[in-house]
Amino acid sequence: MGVRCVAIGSCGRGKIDTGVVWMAFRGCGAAAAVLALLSAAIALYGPPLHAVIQRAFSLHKAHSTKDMENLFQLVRNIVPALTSKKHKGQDGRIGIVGGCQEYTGAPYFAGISALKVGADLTHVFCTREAAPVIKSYSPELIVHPVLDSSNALQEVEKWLPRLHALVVGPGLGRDDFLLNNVMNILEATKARDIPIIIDADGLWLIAQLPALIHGYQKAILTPNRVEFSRLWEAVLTGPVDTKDHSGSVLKLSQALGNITVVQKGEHDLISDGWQVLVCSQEGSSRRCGGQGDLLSGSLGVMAHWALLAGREKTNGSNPLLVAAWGACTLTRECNHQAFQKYGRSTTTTDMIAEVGTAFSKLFKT
Ligand SMILES: NC(=O)C1=CN([C@@H]2O[C@H](COP(=O)(O)OP(=O)(O)OC[C@H]3O[C@@H](n4cnc5c(N)ncnc54)[C@H](O)[C@@H]3O)[C@@H](O)[C@H]2O)[C@@H](O)CC1
Ligand SMILES: Nc1ncnc2c1ncn2[C@@H]1O[C@H](COP(=O)(O)OP(=O)(O)OP(=O)(O)O)[C@@H](O)[C@H]1O
Ligand SMILES: [Mg+2]
Repeated sequence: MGVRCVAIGSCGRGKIDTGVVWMAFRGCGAAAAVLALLSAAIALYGPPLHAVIQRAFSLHKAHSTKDMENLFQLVRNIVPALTSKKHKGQDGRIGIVGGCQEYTGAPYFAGISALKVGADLTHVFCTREAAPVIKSYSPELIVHPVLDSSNALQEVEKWLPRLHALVVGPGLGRDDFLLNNVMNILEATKARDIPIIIDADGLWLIAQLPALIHGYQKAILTPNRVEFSRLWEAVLTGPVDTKDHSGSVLKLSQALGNITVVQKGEHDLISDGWQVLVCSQEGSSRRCGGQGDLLSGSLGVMAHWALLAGREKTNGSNPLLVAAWGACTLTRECNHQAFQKYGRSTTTTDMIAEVGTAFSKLFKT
């Protein structure tokens, strides 16, 4: 049965809001009628029934043009206006935790992407020896060589009150001492209710200690396929269902306490354990390293914008789902545009140079 459906938004009890629940059924006759009734019931009776139905019928792709246009509009709604009344920092102060001896490119890519998307300030917290290297890539990043010091937590905590979001993991490495410091930083960040995006080696840490992030509603995990499997093995039994990608991402999010999970791949699947959004924006076949860092940095700033805008601006939808869909769409469009110019030689630096035009094309209001 070819049921394709995307639901986005939460539903007030006893009130159907067609603006927040979209369903697209294709080629499934009587079964569609049954599902249509169930959809109406979802709208009437709210999230608990919603969850049950979603578990019973795993969600698939949203392809209708109207669904897509609605999603684009929700992203546009969260983008803050550029006005002369604002002060530096208001549109985003984003922290990146990562950067070690081996990996200096990843935290740079994440940090510069956050700035190019529209953050005002980016702080990179990295190891002592990585810092001069990262600084030399860009004068625009503020770089703190603190992550491998014995007082790393205190050093980062000085800045936490000023940060709007923290991206943890790009180029972090897997040294036990560093990971222990990051564990403490994560606890302190949660205590301040700051949104946290976790990628790369940050996901390695979460796979060792899922309780660190379980149930934290302002967390977004951005695993690639391999990182997804590691997380799955940490919190679920049996192999990942490779025939039901949407069902798998939904289950992983639920097993982690309904935190937002973005599974990157040919199509990006985004779930908070209630809904699954699909991002199929055209990219290219070029898979150079660093694209995930562009995504995590962009998502840092968009998560902040989305939470600031709130559900009012996202038509009742989970703001983090909207932010994640926006960041995935942007990353893929950057890839597409760069590939048009450079083909096989496209690198992440070329993609980052496209952020401005890609953003205007997709989200300019
Ligand atoms: N220039 C840089 O400094 C870069 C550093 N990076 C950092 O490198 C560190 C290790 O990251 P890795 O991504 O290598 O993580 P892992 O060491 O966990 O390796 C994952 C492996 O899975 C492979 N893989 C990814 N997607 C796959 C798929 N769909 N199917 C099959 N295999 C797949 C990758 O090629 C990689 O070899 C992280 O700290 C990361 O941030 C990367 O972000 C790339 C750029
Ligand atoms: N097969 C694919 N086709 C199109 N886009 C893809 C494909 N795989 C990944 N992407 C896109 O590339 C971006 C980064 O995903 P990717 O899987 O490369 O992350 P990653 O492995 O963590 O990258 P990194 O090298 O930065 O660690 C995502 O926005 C995703 O949509
Ligand atoms: Mg990665």
